Amino acid sequence: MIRMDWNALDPGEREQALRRPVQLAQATTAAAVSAILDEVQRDGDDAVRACTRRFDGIALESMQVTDEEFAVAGSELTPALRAAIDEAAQRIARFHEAGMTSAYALETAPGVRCERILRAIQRVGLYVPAGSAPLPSTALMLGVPARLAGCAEVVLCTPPRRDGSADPAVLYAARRCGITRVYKAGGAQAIAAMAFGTDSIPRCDKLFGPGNAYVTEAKRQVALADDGAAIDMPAGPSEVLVIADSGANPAFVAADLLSQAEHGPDSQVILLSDDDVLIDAVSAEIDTQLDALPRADVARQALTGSRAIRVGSIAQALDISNRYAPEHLILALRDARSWLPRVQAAGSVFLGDWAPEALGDYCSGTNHVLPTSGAARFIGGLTVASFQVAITVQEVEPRGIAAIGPCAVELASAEGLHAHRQAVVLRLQAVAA
Ligand SMILES: NC(=O)c1ccc[n+]([C@@H]2O[C@H](COP(=O)([O-])OP(=O)(O)OC[C@H]3O[C@@H](n4cnc5c(N)ncnc54)[C@H](O)[C@@H]3O)[C@@H](O)[C@H]2O)c1
Ligand SMILES: N[C@H](CO)Cc1c[nH]c[nH+]1
Ligand SMILES: [Zn+2]
Repeated sequence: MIRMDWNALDPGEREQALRRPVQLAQATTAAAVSAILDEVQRDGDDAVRACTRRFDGIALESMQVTDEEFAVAGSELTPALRAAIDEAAQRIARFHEAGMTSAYALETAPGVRCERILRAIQRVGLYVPAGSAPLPSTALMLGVPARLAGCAEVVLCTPPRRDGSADPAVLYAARRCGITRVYKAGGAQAIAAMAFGTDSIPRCDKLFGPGNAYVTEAKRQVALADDGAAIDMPAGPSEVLVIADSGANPAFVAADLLSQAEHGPDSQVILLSDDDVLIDAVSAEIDTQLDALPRADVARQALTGSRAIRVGSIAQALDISNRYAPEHLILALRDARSWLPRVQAAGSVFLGDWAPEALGDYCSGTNHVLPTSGAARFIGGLTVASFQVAITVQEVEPRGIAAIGPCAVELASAEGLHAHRQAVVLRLQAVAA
């Protein structure tokens, strides 16, 4: 990690200190992704298969997972893993169900009833990453809220493994959420296929899920395309920002930083502390723990872009965190809850020493599909509402138009929109007659 002292940096250096690695590489990724999207739009399944050969090194005839593959997948898992997936699914469902918004209706004037009703988005496309490590937990984070929302058609894409199969735990988790249409396709090509449709992969109304820089950029581009699809949020390479005080446990803090660093070389981890001794101890712990990690090479690459920043106070650390808007924020602080009101922008917050971010990743119940790249300033993590559209309804009685019609007439006149005015005036006259 790069060590720095916030109060010794000039404004330009501070901005640089909070830049994400993905932001630095975005221009090259954007061009590569744009070419892939064009290819899939032009050549459909042939292009998806060609990209799978090119980027994943796998030649696939059929991309759709068959019933036999689902059956084999279930039997490949240990009972302990099946039980863990089931347990996590239940807790995720419980938390998400509690947060479901309901329809509502009220009279805004006598005889004027306004309502908001909710409808599930009909066809949704889910992306479950599996480039460097398959993430069955992501299948739950996407599949559980999609099921609670009642989406009629759920399509899921995930990159194939070396032998051309889909990861069995991802398939088990998908089935657990009632998902049966799974395609072995990854990266930008999978996003393009779900956004534009191919002969085998259906076109979806909205796309959900995290992924690497290619997946995230593809989502951004299809959301802007005229005939593309809506997206949930930018949910790219993982980020964690830890604010630790002198009482924090260096081994815990190091493990939390490494748990995001091991996701990918472009993960970003940041430590803010007002205590030099703590920063030294965390750095030493990172070195010790790194050696024992199977994915040490990936974590090491991520750490080259990461920062350990000495701040003047915990209050200053909170200000810096709000400016950065991390995907995950860990407050390894004494009386962590008392700092929560200061948090303005973060995907998910972990309070105290006993809430490692890994619990939120898997099984506390909250969703791990969270905004990255600073998007936490304006959007939250995935919820059931992400899979729904809200439709407003108004029903007006004659006494209702008599009550509020004159207001509309006045505003229509001011805007010079005479047909609008007439639509109300004619009814006011009919009611008065
Ligand atoms: N923000 C969130 O909510 C969240 C949640 C979970 C995971 N993540 C992130 O998701 C990411 C998963 O990344 P991953 O790589 O393991 O899996 P992935 O499935 O996102 O990407 C793998 C695919 O990328 C494509 N690809 C690889 N190299 C390419 C190249 N040079 N050009 C074009 N396409 C290429 C391949 O088609 C491959 O199938 C990680 O960065 C992780 O941190 C984020
Ligand atoms: N930390 C990731 C979100 O950034 C989610 C995840 C899945 N599996 C493990 N972690
Ligand atoms: Zn994680």
